[in-house]
Formats: sequence, structure tokens, C-alpha cells
Amino acid sequence: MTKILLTGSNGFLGQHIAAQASKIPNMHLTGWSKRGAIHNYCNDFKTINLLENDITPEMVAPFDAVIHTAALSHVDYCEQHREEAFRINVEATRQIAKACRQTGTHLIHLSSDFVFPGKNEPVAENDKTNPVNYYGRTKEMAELYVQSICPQSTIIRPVLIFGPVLSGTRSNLVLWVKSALEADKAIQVTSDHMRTATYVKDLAALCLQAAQKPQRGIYHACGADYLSVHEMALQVANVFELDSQLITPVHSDTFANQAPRPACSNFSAKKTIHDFGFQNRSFQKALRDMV
Ligand SMILES: NC(=O)C1=CN([C@@H]2O[C@H](COP(=O)(O)OP(=O)(O)OC[C@H]3O[C@@H](n4cnc5c(N)ncnc54)[C@H](OP(=O)(O)O)[C@@H]3O)[C@@H](O)[C@H]2O)C=CC1
Ligand SMILES: Cc1cn([C@H]2C[C@H](O)[C@@H](COP(=O)(O)OP(=O)(O)O[C@H]3O[C@@H](C)C(=O)[C@@H](O)[C@H]3O)O2)c(=O)[nH]c1=O
Repeated sequence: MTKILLTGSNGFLGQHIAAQASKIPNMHLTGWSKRGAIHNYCNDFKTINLLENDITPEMVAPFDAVIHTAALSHVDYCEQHREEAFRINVEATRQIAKACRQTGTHLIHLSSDFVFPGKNEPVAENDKTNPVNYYGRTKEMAELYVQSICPQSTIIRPVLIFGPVLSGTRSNLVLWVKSALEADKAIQVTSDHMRTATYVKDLAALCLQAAQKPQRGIYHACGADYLSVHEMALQVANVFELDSQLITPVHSDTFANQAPRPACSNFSAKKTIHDFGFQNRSFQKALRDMV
């Protein structure tokens, strides 16, 4: 029996990890989240507020692996609420890493492409980080704690995650574009942000793979295609047979008063495919899976 603790089990990624885990024999998944459970995929569930509750080794000891997805993931909110973002994204991660080291529990920590400043050339796992916003800084600080406190850990960096969600949770680019076009609403979409966006189901499978087959180090978990956000929106219109005329390409400067974003995240999943058999389908195949 593999016993897994999943933080952020209500979240966008967490709900997919829990749904997939519920179909794997001999796996027992305990979910932690801030709100009460919003689904029944976990075998056990506990409400934990990382702003208020410290994580101790006793809390982590029963588990073979911790998949730590919980985070303050709203980039603009983090920019304005730095203390809260630090407490959840950095301090709680430091406590979890310390607890995992003391108990010998394998830690799978979710980081982000936003640790990088963003360049058009392909980015490797060991390239120098240098975030452009506070959310990215918290993810960078958390990575540094995880690596120094618990060096056997797996750090996974996804890019702009997309896919289906349960109601009441974080939306994402594909759902946002789809619902706007379905409502005949015109939208402005940036053509200067380039991303290798990650399909949530592929990422969830990777996290569970990493929990069953521990590998130390940093892993990039991206999709197979490097596209502008505008190109992605056009593909959404195409696959869901919606009106692409409603989509206007704009420069990201159009969205004022927001935290800066890296212009480009050009990741390669080569190492992750090699070490974990990560299956990252193309953007179009992922969209077809959502139809
Ligand atoms: N979404 C994306 O595009 C990307 C995400 N990532 C990273 O991947 C991970 C998962 O992201 P995603 O699933 O999208 O994020 P979500 O925002 O959907 O989920 C975050 C989870 O963290 C929990 N959480 C937030 N604050 C607290 C708190 N104070 N105490 C306890 N739990 C808390 C939430 O709990 P509840 O729902 O119960 O309130 C929720 O379950 C994160 O680490 C994120 O930084 C990386 C790259 C891209
Ligand atoms: C709101 C809006 C966004 N966009 C673009 C900006 C951006 O490139 C893209 C997604 O914007 P969002 O604000 O949803 O997401 P954003 O905060 O940019 O996404 C990030 O989330 C965090 C958690 C991460 O770790 C990153 O990997 C990253 O994916 O859509 C538009 O083009 N038009 C719009 O009206």
C-alpha cells in the first residue's frame, strides 16, 4: 500500500491527482486543503490552513510521499499580499521539507516556470532562475529550501496549466476562452506571451508517478507545443467550433496594473519523459480530450 499525502487536494491540480489516485489499486490518499472537501476522491481528508497551522514531522510520518501542490497561485494577489504569499508558498513549504527530511518521506514539490525571467530560447532545468514577480520569487525561495533541507525531493515545474475543473475552483486559459466565446463575448488575448502549456491530466499522472518512483532533482513538466497565448485561444475556437473572430490579439501591456509575467516559457520535457515516462500530449490532443 502506497500512502500519499496531497496538499491542496481541492485545487485545480489537486483534484485531478486525487481523481486519478482513486483508480490506482493499493494507493491510499489523504487530502489536505483549506476549505472543506469539495470532492470525494480522497480516502481521508483534513482541513488545514497553512497560514495558521505549522506542519510537524508527526503529521507527515504516516506517509510514503507528500505531493505538495498547495500554494497561493494567484499571481496578482501575491504581488499585493506578500506576507501571506511568503507564509503559504515559502514558510509552509520549508516546514513540509523539514518534516519530510526528519521522517524520510519522499517530497514532490510543485514549483513553476515563473522562477525564470522568460526567454525565447529553450530553458533547461539547471538554468539560472531570476523571477520577475513576487509569486515567482516565492516559488524560487521554496525551491531553494526544498533542495537544501530535503535534497532527495522531486521538484516539478509546470507551465500555464489548463484542463477541466470542478466548479468553485481556479479556472484556466482554455476554460476562460471557451466560456467567453460560447457567450459570444469578444476577448483580447496576448500574442507576445509564449508558453509550453501543461495539460492538467498529464501533470497529475506525473505527480503520482513521482510518488511511486522517487527521483531526486528538478523536472520540467510542460506540454509538447510552444505557442503564443493567442495561438492557443485560436485552437480552442477551432476544436470547440466557436467563433474565432471574437478573439483579438493584443500586446500584454494592454493588461495594466498587474504583476509582470515572463514573456516566454519555452520548456522541454525531455528529462521528465526519460526519467518518468511522462506523457505530454500536444495542445490540440489535450483540447480534443476535453471535448
Ligand atoms: N495553475 C497554473 O497554471 C500553475 C500552477 N503551478 C503551481 O502548481 C501548484 C498547483 O496549482 P493549482 O492547482 O493551479 O492551484 P490552485 O490555486 O487551484 O490550488 C491551490 C490549493 O492550495 C490550497 N491553499 C491555498 N491557500 C491555502 C492555505 N492557506 N492553507 C491550506 N491550503 C491552501 C487551496 O485550498 P482550498 O481550495 O481548499 O482553498 C487549493 O487547494 C501550485 O503550487 C502552483 O504554484 C505552477 C505552474 C502553473
Ligand atoms: C486575463 C487575461 C489574460 N491573458 C493572458 C495573460 C497570460 O499570458 C495568460 C494566462 O493568464 P492568467 O492570469 O490566467 O495566468 P498567469 O498568472 O499568467 O499564469 C500563471 O499561473 C501561475 C500560477 C503559474 O505558476 C504560471 O505557470 C502561469 O501559468 O492569459 C489574456 O491574454 N487576456 C486576458 O484578458
